[in-house]
This record gives sequence, structure tokens and C-alpha cells, in this order.
Amino acid sequence: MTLEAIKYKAGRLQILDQLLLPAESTYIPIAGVKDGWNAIHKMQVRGAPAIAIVGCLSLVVEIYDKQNDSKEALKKEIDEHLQYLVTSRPTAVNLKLAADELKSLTATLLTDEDVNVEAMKKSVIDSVEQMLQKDIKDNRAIGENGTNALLKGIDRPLKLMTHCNTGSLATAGYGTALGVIRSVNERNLLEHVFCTETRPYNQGARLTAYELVHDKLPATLITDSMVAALLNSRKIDAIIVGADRVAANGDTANKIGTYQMAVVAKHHQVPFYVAAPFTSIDVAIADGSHIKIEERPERELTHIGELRIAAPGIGCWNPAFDVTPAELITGIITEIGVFKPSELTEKVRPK
Ligand SMILES: CSC[C@@H](O)[C@@H](O)C(=O)COP(=O)(O)O
Repeated sequence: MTLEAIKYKAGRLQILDQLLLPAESTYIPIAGVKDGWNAIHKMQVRGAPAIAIVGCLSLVVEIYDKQNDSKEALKKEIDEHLQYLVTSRPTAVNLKLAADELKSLTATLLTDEDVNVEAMKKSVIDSVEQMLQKDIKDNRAIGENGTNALLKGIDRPLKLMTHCNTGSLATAGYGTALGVIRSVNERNLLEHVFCTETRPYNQGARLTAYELVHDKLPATLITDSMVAALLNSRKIDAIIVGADRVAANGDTANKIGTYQMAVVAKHHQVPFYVAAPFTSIDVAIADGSHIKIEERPERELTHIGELRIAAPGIGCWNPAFDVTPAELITGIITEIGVFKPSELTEKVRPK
């Protein structure tokens, strides 16, 4: 059985409800942009690439069977839906970049006299449907490029560590950082992978652990607070994480806890890689200080399910992401190659 977070066919969309994993695998229907927004906001779907794909597919579902009188009316409707969808979660850039591309596509089609309203709608639908396939293809390329980088100068199986969930559940399939780990394993060169629990939302314990067990990879779960102790006591060849937004200088916003892992990695001279498609790279912002960090409800810290674990009355701070400065990052693994953070601005975003 392949792990599929997103099931889409001809204007019908279902997502695996990640709030219920690993206890329950239940697919829920997404009937339009309101459902799409809610599923992203509530984190029934999460992970930067998956958020973008589900957001855009929810737009497709919304417009699929509707009639529009004019291209102007269709463009207005699409722009308004996209404007709304990008407010669902602020930190990951992938949905915003996809929305900008769709807006510029409709702007071009609006002025093309050979394109009627139905053809305009079809172009938008085709463009979104292609995102699914492109994301999987890009993840495979990230896996290959990352594996080659990690194995440079090493001729034995690798011990790796990762954080949060960056696998099939966070993307259209295969994954970014977890895709690299899968690719290393496909070459029979994965000795072991450690995944962090990823408090407070436990994407590591619930989702990455689920994917690692599913794929039968040699893996161990640790708490976030064990990273320094692990690096001090065992040889880890590299840490690989994903990204929600990479600034032009390489500063990287990713799941809370990433920054402290990078600091500890530097202390122990362990290479620290970010694996991300170009859809996560925001060349419009110079550095990480411009990235808006989402703060989530206190309840994620104080409760596990219905059970309160924190002392009643305590105040909480719950940023969902942090920014790792570029100087702590060994390389950024993309679908077109592995770059030093300082090299990113020279790369044109591939279409
Ligand atoms: C390929 S997913 C990369 C990142 O989006 C991932 O590491 C992460 O931080 C996800 O955060 P989440 O809050 O679960 O959406």
C-alpha cells in the first residue's frame, strides 16, 4: 500500500485526515475552497508542498462544475479564492507562490482573444493537476541529489537524523528530507535513521515514525531534547530537514526545533542539510527576518488529545516554526542540485 495524503481525480478531492494518524486512516472529502482552507488551518493536511497542492486543488474542485459568464468573472472568482486560501497558514511559501503563478496565468489568458472562458478554466485546472505529478518528480530528484551529496567521500552505510515530517504525508508523495532518506535506503546504504518526536504537534512521533515503520526502514524515535546527547554519544553522518520557506540568502524557516538542531550539529561538526523544492524558495525576501512565524493555540502544548498535561493557569508560547540562519546550513538540496546557501540567488527558479 502506498502512503497517499492526497487523492484527486477529475474535480473530486479527498485528503487523509492527519489529525487522526496513526490511530486511524480516514479520508475526508474537500468540496471546495472553504473545506480546503479549514483542512489546512486545522492541519488535517500539513507540510509546505502538500498545503500548496491541496489549497490549489480545492480551488479546482470549487470551479470544476460551475459555469462562468465571462473570463473577467472567472478571473475575479479565482483571484478571490486564492486570496482567501493563502490566509490559511502564513509561514510556508509554496501556496503563495502557486497562487501568484495561477493569478499571472489567468492575467495572460484574459488578454488572449483566442482563449474563451471554458479554455481559461481548463488551463487553470490542467496547471493545478500537473502540480501533483511535478512534486513527486521533484522529490525523486531531491532524493537522488541528496543521496549523492551525502555519500560523497563515504563508502559505507549512513546514520542519519531528521525532524518533523517531510515524507509522503507532507508532499504529493515520496517526500523531501524523508525522500533523501528513502533514496539512500533504496541504494542499500541506510544504516539507521533517528527521527525526533517534534513537540508539540508530534509530526515526528505520529507521522514520520508511521512512514518509517510503513517502509520498514531501520529507525529510532527520540525526543527533541535528546538530539545533543545523541550527537555526543554516536556518530551521525548528517541531519536532513525540510523547509517551509527559504529566503534568498538561505535562511530557512522550518518546524520549531530545527534551529536548535542546527546549532548542536555545528558544535559536533555534523553536516546539516535542508531538502526543499524550488517551490519553497522565496527569492523575494532577502533573509529570514522577513518570514512571518505562525503562532498556534496554547492547547497544543497543554493537552494531548483531551488530556491536560500542563498545570492549569500556566502561560504558553507556541511558535510553530523557527528560522535557521544560513551559516549553520551545509547545503540546500533541491531538484536541480545541491547548493550552498550563498549560491541560491544565482539560481533562476525553474519552471
Ligand atoms: C516537505 S515538508 C517541509 C516542512 O513543511 C516540514 O518540515 C514542516 O515544518 C511542516 O510543518 P507543519 O506545521 O506540520 O505543516
